[in-house]
Amino acid sequence: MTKARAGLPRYEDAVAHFRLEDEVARLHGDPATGINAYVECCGRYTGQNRLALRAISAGGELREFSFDDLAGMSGRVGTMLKDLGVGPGDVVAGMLPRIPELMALILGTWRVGAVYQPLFTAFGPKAIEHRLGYSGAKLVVTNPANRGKLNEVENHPRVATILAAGDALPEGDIDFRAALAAASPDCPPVMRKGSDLFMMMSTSGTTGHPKGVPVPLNALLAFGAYMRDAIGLTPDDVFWNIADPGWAYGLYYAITGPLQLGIATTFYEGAFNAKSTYDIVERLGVTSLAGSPTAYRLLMAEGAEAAARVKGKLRVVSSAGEPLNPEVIRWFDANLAAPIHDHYGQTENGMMVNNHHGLTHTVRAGSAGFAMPGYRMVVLDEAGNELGPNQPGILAVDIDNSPLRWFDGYHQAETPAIAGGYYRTGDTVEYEPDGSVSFIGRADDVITSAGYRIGPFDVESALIEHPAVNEAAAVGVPDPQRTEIVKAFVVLAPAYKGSEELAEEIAQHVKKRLSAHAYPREVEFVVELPKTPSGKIQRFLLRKAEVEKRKGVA
Ligand SMILES: CC(C)(COP(=O)(O)OP(=O)(O)OC[C@H]1O[C@@H](n2cnc3c(N)ncnc32)[C@H](O)[C@@H]1OP(=O)(O)O)[C@@H](O)C(=O)NCCC(=O)NCCSC(=O)CC(=O)O
Repeated sequence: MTKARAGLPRYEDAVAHFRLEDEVARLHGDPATGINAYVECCGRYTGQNRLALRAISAGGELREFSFDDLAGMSGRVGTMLKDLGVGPGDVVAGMLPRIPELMALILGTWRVGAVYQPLFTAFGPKAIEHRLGYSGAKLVVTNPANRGKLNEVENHPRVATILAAGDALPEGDIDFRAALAAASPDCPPVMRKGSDLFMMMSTSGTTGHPKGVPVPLNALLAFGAYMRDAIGLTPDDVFWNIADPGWAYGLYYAITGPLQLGIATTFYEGAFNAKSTYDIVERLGVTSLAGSPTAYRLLMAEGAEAAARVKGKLRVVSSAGEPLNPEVIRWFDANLAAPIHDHYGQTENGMMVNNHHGLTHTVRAGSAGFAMPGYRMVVLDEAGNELGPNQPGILAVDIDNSPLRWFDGYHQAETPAIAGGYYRTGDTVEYEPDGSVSFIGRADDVITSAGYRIGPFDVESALIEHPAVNEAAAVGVPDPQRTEIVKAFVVLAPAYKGSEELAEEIAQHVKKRLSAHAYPREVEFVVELPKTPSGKIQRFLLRKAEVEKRKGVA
């Protein structure tokens, strides 16, 4: 049985729990020795015959890699990068599915002290161009399935392509596999400071295009703490986080977190579906599963019979990206005999509030849990005053009293979320007297769909590129499967007439240009958009009307 924890966990709890001060000193980088993310996630586990990666191809073939294997592969990548002139602080982008080469690329980039930038494979040219533009990446590594999109990206950097048998090398590209075969696996890690970067992420807000989120090496401390305290990972676990490493959830907690603890992770190259997920859980004997509520709702929809063959096999299940419905919790308990816990985080700062598997406390259905030890989470009113229990406000991090927090602001962009000693998450919550946090909704126009954070401005910019679109507004509307879906309200150019075909054409335009996960699943043609006297589109009015309309239907 779990026992109740009084109040929010404090800094002292964190210190007692995992010798925080020792780790801070080590990970912030002893000036004499420094730190390197490759060493933390791989180098220090070599020579122990230890499993690091189970990789299942799209066709179902399982290959296993030890930390020694990854050391050799990433050493070759590191040598190749050095030969190409990539050095400490330079950015290397990867646009790859979950294949072993992705792991080698990430670790190899870190090994030479460079910064890894993920490009989600569902991105279209517009999303890619923006991200490569602000990061100034020196190299993109991709595969033939994604290579074509770069032809529509202006001023993209040099490309290394992973060819399969029979593929022709695009002109000017580096043949990744051939370059690796010719490179030495010996590549001494370049030691860095804790404040130096090792990842460049991106995330969406209400205004403007997605912003870069620089991740310093000392964030490793927080990632490791999450794996230990919230996922509760042990060396006996078979761990699989199904999230894509093109985003924070996958890169922080499917790759960095487990490897940092010396525990193997799992890659499945194929697209998500419920059947293959159950197959893999059964085949590998997965004991600790992580993913988003949309994935879990799809597992539920597959029915009790499909679940029965892995019932009792999963020790713990962790959920993040969207709020977890109590119905999913009950279904997992009844049909999988597995405790599923909701965790809350952001690309900025990673996980911050969790129903920890590795710490004892009461789990209240509908709650995101308790502040992670090492974070002091507070609820603020609009004026920035801390609120007490049961008062809705903005969830925020108390910067000075949160030794694990690491986000210092967006890359070359204003960060109004950081002010007055707090980082404001933009999510509206309230907390119970016991300190457990309940999620209420976003305080801004950011859309959460299937666990992805989608910026309305980005979708609108792609919409108005279509010749039929004069004006557009994108909002998140409630959806039982994906939490929200993107809905576009479109004012057509005078020469066009609304039709189902045109709506589909416009949706597909966004899917191809921007991203396969961020396109509007509904398009409605309207005569005008609600606006303030100064001409700003009032998305909240559109969203409110949709919520009311859908309530009426239900
Ligand atoms: C639950 C899911 C497994 C369900 O997968 P599905 O395949 O059904 O759907 P999806 O949402 O991934 O994809 C939406 C559409 O994009 C397509 N699609 C997906 N991946 C693709 C790819 N690599 N290439 C081309 N198309 C792709 C799908 O086919 C689908 O098309 P069609 O519509 O035609 O069927 C997935 O949505 C998921 O993993 N969600 C969690 C996301 C996550 O990790 N969130 C946390 C980090 S986000 C984060 O950290 C963001 C931030 O802070 O900014």
